[in-house]
Amino acid sequence: MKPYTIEEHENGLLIFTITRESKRNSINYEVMDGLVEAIELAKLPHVKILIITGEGEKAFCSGGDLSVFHELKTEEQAYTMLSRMSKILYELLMLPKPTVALMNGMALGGGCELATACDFRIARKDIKVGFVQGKLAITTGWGGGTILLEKLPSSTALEILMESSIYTAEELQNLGFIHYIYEGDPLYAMLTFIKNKQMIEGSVLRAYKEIAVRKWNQSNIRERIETEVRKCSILWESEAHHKQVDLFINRK
Ligand SMILES: CC[C@H](C(=O)O)C(=O)SCCNC(=O)CCNC(=O)[C@H](O)C(C)(C)COP(=O)(O)OP(=O)(O)OC[C@H]1O[C@@H](n2cnc3c(N)ncnc32)[C@H](O)[C@@H]1OP(=O)(O)O
Repeated sequence: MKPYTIEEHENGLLIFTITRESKRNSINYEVMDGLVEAIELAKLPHVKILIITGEGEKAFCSGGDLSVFHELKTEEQAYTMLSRMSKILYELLMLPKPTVALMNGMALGGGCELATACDFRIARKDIKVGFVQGKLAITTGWGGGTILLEKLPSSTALEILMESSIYTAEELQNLGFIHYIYEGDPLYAMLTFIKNKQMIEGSVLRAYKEIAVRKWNQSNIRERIETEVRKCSILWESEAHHKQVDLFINRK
């Protein structure tokens, strides 16, 4: 059983869902494979908008799967995993079509990086969201910090990253990270949010997204993401990081 689903809906909608609710939709290597598959499918001509979401109501995505990634001890071991996922988030960011993170529940760590790589973020009213990597004695390592600094004013992005705090959806809407807050049915909320965009020709949506893609490419975003990955890999090897991860793994 794959830990994700990819569903095509009418009007060119493609929905990728992480289906690991029992592990708070944390991202393991199989979920990474699913994201690659979904991004490739989204490139098909008939797909207009790509939605990324999580199963259930507890979590959108709780980040990297600590039960798997805590086995990674060295800089090079960390780099291999971080680099793989950073390339996926880069492809998601650069997809020349609108992408929406439908934040159906809590988003922590890499889950926030996944949401950040999407063009738009819509969130259920009561959820909590936090770039908590700092509390694990690392930085973002999938490119999410670099991309956040593209999408928010530097001081706002640095505050969110350096605080490593957990925010409410409303707080992050006020900071410009979340675009729309909903209550009730997530699919209805998502259809409401994209209603106007869906009526615009796909060629126009693509042309607008390509303006953003060109801007990011001209500012060497791929190289900047690679630098983030390299720096996170170095921090990963620290005793402070392994201690924090072990505290989570052995908490019960
Ligand atoms: C570059 C990205 C970066 C990296 O990969 O290094 C990261 O993303 S690091 C990971 C950052 N994420 C976290 O630190 C979140 C850790 N999880 C939690 O704080 C909580 O689980 C929470 C708040 C998400 C949910 O709390 P709740 O009380 O609702 O549930 P439990 O804590 O009992 O968890 C239920 C179940 O899910 C497993 N779980 C949750 N998060 C993860 C995770 N990130 N990786 C692996 N497994 C996770 C948890 O272990 C429980 O499993 P069980 O087998 O029932 O013990």
